[in-house]
Amino acid sequence: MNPSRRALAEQLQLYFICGTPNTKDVLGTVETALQCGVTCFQFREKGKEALYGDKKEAMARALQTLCRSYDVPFIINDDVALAERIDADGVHIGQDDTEAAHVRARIGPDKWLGVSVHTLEEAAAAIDHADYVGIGPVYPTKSKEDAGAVNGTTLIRQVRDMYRELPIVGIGGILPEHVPMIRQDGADGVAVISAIASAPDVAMATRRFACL
Ligand SMILES: Nc1nc(C(F)(F)F)ncc1COP(=O)(O)OP(=O)(O)O
Ligand SMILES: [Mg+2]
Repeated sequence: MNPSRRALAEQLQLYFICGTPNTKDVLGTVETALQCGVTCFQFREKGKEALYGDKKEAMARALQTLCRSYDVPFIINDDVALAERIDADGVHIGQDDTEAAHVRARIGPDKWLGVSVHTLEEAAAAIDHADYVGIGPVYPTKSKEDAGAVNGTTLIRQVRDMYRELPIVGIGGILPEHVPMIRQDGADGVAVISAIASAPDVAMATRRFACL
């Protein structure tokens, strides 16, 4: 694996995804998660209660400042224009979002681009532009209404077998006890929303993932 891909794969180990709909105190939750071992953060502001416009940008900038102080990459979900405006470290897009080739052209070669894939064909289309792929839902999830079919680690294994060096993140309903198997099946890291954001003790919940 080339050094930059190796470094990126390591950075994906514990990828926390959160927005205001996921927790009452998003800044407090994210700061605690950063203190307790999160290695990458994605601002995913979606749903009925989600912020938009100036409030969304202000929250994004506050979260970006937090991530910078912990030297953790700050990725924005879906909103490429916001990512460009505030010079985020990267963007994550899905199959229903802007085309990966178009996003790559807009953000340039030095920003992170993550792409969600649900089939080998989608993975094949993503690899020319994406720095990493998100594969899931591995387990049933409450964090995304349109998450698609639960697939365990089947596709993670298939994508790993086909693309030995492509950084892969597993996502969807993941708990600490799932992590060893997900990594063994080929993922470089796991993405977590509610197991941390909805935990009564965010520090303990994060540490349970980070110590693995
Ligand atoms: N946000 C995500 N992050 C990841 C990551 F790899 F980062 F873990 N994987 C998958 C998704 C899902 O992305 P998408 O399919 O666009 O749905 P949504 O925009 O509702 O999140
Ligand atoms: Mg999306």
